[in-house]
Amino acid sequence: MPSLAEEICIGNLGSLQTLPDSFTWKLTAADSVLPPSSAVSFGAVEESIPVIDLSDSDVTTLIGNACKTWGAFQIANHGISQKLLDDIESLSKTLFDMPSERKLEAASSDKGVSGYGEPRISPFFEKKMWSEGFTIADASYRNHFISLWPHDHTKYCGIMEEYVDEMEKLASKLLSCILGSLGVTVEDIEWAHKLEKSGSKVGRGAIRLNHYPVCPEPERAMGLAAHTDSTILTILHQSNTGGLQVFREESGWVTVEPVPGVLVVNMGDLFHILSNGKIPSVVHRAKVNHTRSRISIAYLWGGPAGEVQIAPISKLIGPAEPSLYRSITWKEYLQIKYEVFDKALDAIRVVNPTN
Ligand SMILES: C=C1C[C@]23C[C@H]1CC[C@H]2[C@@]12CCC[C@@](C)(C(=O)O1)[C@H]2[C@@H]3C(=O)O
Ligand SMILES: O=C(O)CCC(=O)C(=O)O
Ligand SMILES: [Fe+2]
Repeated sequence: MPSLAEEICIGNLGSLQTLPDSFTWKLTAADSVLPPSSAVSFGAVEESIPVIDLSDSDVTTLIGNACKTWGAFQIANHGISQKLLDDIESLSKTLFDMPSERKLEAASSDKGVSGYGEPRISPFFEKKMWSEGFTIADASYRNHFISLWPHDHTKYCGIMEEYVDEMEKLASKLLSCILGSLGVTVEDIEWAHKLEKSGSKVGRGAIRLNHYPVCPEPERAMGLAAHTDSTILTILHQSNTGGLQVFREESGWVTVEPVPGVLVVNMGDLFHILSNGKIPSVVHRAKVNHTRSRISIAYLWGGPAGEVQIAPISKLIGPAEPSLYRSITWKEYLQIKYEVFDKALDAIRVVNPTN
């Protein structure tokens, strides 16, 4: 008879009645969420990241403040239709509802490329995460979709294409606003200017569909461990079950409660580099739930495709503010990230910055 450990497969976590040892995290007091009152007594003005209306005349200031305070914000009036959000969520549900064997047929052959599997950050943690997911990083997802949905793949590929197109447009709109809050424009970054002129058709992004099944002991489990995204920015759609938490020194872990139709924006490591550390990437994680499963869909935007170098914006550096990071391509950054994980930004930091 196979041992219990051998039977556990991320494809059917939701059916387990007890939390296996390999999924039991040793969480400390610092890992828990403080009640709102103590967050306030620590001096946090807002209890969680703000919801910003993209049509607000003050949008640049609001986004700038949220980025500096939290490294994240939520957006309403973003122009993505509710139908498309519902479609991508139900695509994800249909996929994760399949039997484990079917999902494994679409397993990614290599970590980080398209396909079904554990989060890419898994090897950096001793314990396993209570989640499964599907990554779309290149066109090879189409073959997986054909195997998952022999009859309906055209429909599902169509939804995915539309979602990526809409996310690309939204990402470049957000970039302009965030740059504006730093007093620079898209023209100050050669690659971003080119992207804008081309209608952002040559940018590079990935999608991660995340599923967090119901969990018998959510307090001792972790859906997706603390990390920063290796992106310029990430646009996240979360289903109506909460679980996302962002970390802030002054407040500790803060839950981002889902608001229907609202999207979450996380600033990533590449924007940390672009802004020369002025807007740090946000540490975040996903917790799980005892009674409700949860879906999230992340659009991870890496900015320019190919060999384009990302470097601190020259207008943001000067004699008093030397450039803190060397330039790097997205591909190279991902390689470093998956060697040294949370030390990746340190690894590309200039040792003795001079100007
Ligand atoms: C293009 C990317 C960005 C990746 C790696 C690769 C494909 C999958 C992305 C994610 C998605 C889930 C969280 C994360 C931390 C993970 O484990 O896989 C992300 C990671 C990163 O932002 O570093
Ligand atoms: O599920 C979530 O809320 C977080 C997902 C996430 O951080 C990611 O996909 O990068
Ligand atoms: Fe993330």
